Amino acid sequence: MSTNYQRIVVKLGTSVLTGGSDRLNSARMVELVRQMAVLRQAGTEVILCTSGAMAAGREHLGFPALSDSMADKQLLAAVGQTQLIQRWENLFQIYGLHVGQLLLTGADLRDRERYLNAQDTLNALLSHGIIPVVNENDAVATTEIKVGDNDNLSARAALLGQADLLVLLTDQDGLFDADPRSNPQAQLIERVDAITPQVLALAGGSGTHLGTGGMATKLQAAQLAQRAGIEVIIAAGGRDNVLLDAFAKRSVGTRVSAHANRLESRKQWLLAGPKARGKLILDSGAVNAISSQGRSLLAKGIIDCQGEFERGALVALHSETGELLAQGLSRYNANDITRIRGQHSQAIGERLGYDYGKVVVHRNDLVLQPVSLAGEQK
Ligand SMILES: Nc1ncnc2c1ncn2[C@@H]1O[C@H](COP(=O)(O)OP(=O)(O)O)[C@@H](O)[C@H]1O
Ligand SMILES: N[C@@H](CCC(=O)OP(=O)(O)O)C(=O)O
Repeated sequence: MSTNYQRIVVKLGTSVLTGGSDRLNSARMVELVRQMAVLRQAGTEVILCTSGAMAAGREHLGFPALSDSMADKQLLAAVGQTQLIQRWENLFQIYGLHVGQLLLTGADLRDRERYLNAQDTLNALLSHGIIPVVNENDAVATTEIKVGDNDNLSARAALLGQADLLVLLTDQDGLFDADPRSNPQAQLIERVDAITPQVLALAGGSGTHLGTGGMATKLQAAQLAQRAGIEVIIAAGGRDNVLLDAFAKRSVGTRVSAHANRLESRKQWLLAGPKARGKLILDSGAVNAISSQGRSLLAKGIIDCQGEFERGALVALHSETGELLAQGLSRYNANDITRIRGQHSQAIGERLGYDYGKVVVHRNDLVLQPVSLAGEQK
């Protein structure tokens, strides 16, 4: 089995782990562990992103009558996560492997220092042959700090771990041209190269009560991974040898091709969605230079600078009509930009009495926004 995948992330949705029932399905889990162990023994590093904490909590507590509130979901996840991680440890032990648990929130991934810490832990686990098992830290994650769904979390884990392949396993064979749950005639799409608004529009919501996001979040995850140069496969977790087939590039599910150029690691962190400290409003020339020509942002194209920020801060670049175009690291602080906006690069030194170079946001420090789901809030 020789392919060029060195490191893969396997995401298992609640739908896969329960096999559509209201309990974790041990037979299903052991079969997937067997396949991950085969890959591990062949030298591939495997990161598991597992859902199912809430389902496990509900099962462990004997299906209590709880509300849909955040607090009750957090209760289920807090109880269930211990059950879930024990299950994974016991199953991987059959193959002489240990697991290490990484519970993350969106806030951990947006903060540069915490991101690098999590990356170190991930690498340390992998270098000792331990399987990192990642889930959202649901018990403490409020709406503001959450990633929110494990599809997006797994794509972020793939960026964090600089993986080559992300396999999203679910209860359908892949992406269909309509939700197969309500359209039995729907056709499987075997390959996606560009995740256009038309492709995003095919995706519907979750099929299970405890799952989150459905196909829409899988496509968001695929889009993020694709932009970072990571291939994605969306396939059915219950299909025989699904992981081994995906790994060996045999035809399975929907394969989303990776963009050719892998982003360097700082840009990968920018894709994790850190919070911008300020906002720059660009004129149409700058919008074009950034969005279509892959150029750096010059002071000349900046109409307005909003917010207080230091040199090196992350800023959001917007068009005059308010569209978010990109995020990038600013080489000048907010006061400086207010003084040099609209000016030619040669005038920067004159205006400020010093200069840090002619660009305000260098193209190497900038990532463009992807196309978004219809109606999604930015
Ligand atoms: N175009 C589509 N193709 C395939 N599945 C879709 C599509 N649109 C919506 N879905 C739904 O997405 C569900 C899988 O997402 P979800 O329930 O969140 O599973 P998981 O727990 O694996 O993340 C499927 O059961 C299906 O009903
Ligand atoms: N973190 C949650 C799962 C969230 C989630 O995205 O679920 P799913 O759509 O089944 O992958 C849990 O462990 O229950």
